[in-house]
Amino acid sequence: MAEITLKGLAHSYEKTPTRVADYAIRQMDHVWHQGGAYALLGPSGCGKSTLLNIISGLLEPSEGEVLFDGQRVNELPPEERNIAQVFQFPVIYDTMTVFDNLAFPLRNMNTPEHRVKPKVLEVADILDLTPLLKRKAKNLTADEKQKVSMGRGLVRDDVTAILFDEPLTVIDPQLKWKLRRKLKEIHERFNITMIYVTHDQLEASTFADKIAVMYEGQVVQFGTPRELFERPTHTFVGYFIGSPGMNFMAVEYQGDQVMFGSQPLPVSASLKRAIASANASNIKLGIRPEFITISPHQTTENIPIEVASLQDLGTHSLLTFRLNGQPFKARLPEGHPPVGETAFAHFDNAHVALYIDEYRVEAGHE
Ligand SMILES: Nc1ncnc2c1ncn2[C@@H]1O[C@H](COP(=O)(O)OP(=O)(O)OP(=O)(O)O)[C@@H](O)[C@H]1O
Repeated sequence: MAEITLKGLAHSYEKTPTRVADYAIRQMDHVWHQGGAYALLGPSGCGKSTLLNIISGLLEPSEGEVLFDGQRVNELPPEERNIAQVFQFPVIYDTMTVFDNLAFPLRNMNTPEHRVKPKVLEVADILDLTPLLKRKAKNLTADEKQKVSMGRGLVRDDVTAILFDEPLTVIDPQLKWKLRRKLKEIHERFNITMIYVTHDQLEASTFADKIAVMYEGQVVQFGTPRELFERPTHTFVGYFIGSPGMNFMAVEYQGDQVMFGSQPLPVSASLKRAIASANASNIKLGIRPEFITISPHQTTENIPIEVASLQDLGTHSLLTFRLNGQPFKARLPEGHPPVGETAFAHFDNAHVALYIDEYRVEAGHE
């Protein structure tokens, strides 16, 4: 069993880091609970692999602690951490058979041969590798090889967590969903903590119960896929999650109005109060494309927009428009009437979120 705690963790690849930007991982505290199916999601370079390598012990953090069930493991080498890591590219021995590859971690720990065979057969069965057991690994396809890599993590009874670093990168798109489902099955069957690194939100939300979104070396939100969509706590999460992401407007309070450039916005009274009393210059409003409605008629609740393009996506259309010179996206339901040159946008106030210095602030709705 392992609950993995990261305490005051930070890492810099520089010998003498001086600026925040010198850190691949910026000061963070985080807990991965025992048995969870987690994803670590973020863009290239945000620090995902660095964080995984710190957890598995391939990399020693420059600051802070890694605790397994409350015990500091910073000094423990990877082989003593009971953690398996599956990389982008399969790590297997090409000249060995699939059986011997799967048996390798057990034999390496001097497990008696009568216990090796049943375990290998069990894991091969779960991963649909039984018909391939006698084949040399070099003759396998990329997805079969990656399944063998995963199997090598699963055969060990002492493994309490498996870390997957973009494991489906080399897999054909049509096989990806199959392997993802397999991983989910394995998670349900074994009581293992799984952390799955990806930059693909679909992969993250189909695999994980909870997703940690990383941005510039920090976990900016840890939540269910639904929470990330409905209540992004950081502007980056709003922008990164969703297809397309959230629209943002930099606003200011001027003469009893909330202004987006020269455009007054008809926001709720509570939002107006929150903006009026915010002691900050970086104030943004966020709204998802799903909560913007478009009308050909002006009311007191909507604002004039400049229509740029309309894209038919089958189940819905995506309208691109400009407001105050900035592009916005609105998702229009199937069967929406055509949008003419004169159009007005209504932002559903219940779904307009306030961000101060990039973090969400609750303003209430009235
Ligand atoms: N060995 C290294 N030496 C120096 N800098 C490194 C090293 N490995 C990573 N970095 C830097 O640390 C930062 C985080 O990189 P990391 O590989 O952890 O990100 P990532 O989110 O996994 O990206 P990707 O998805 O592209 O692998 C990046 O700025 C990267 O250039």
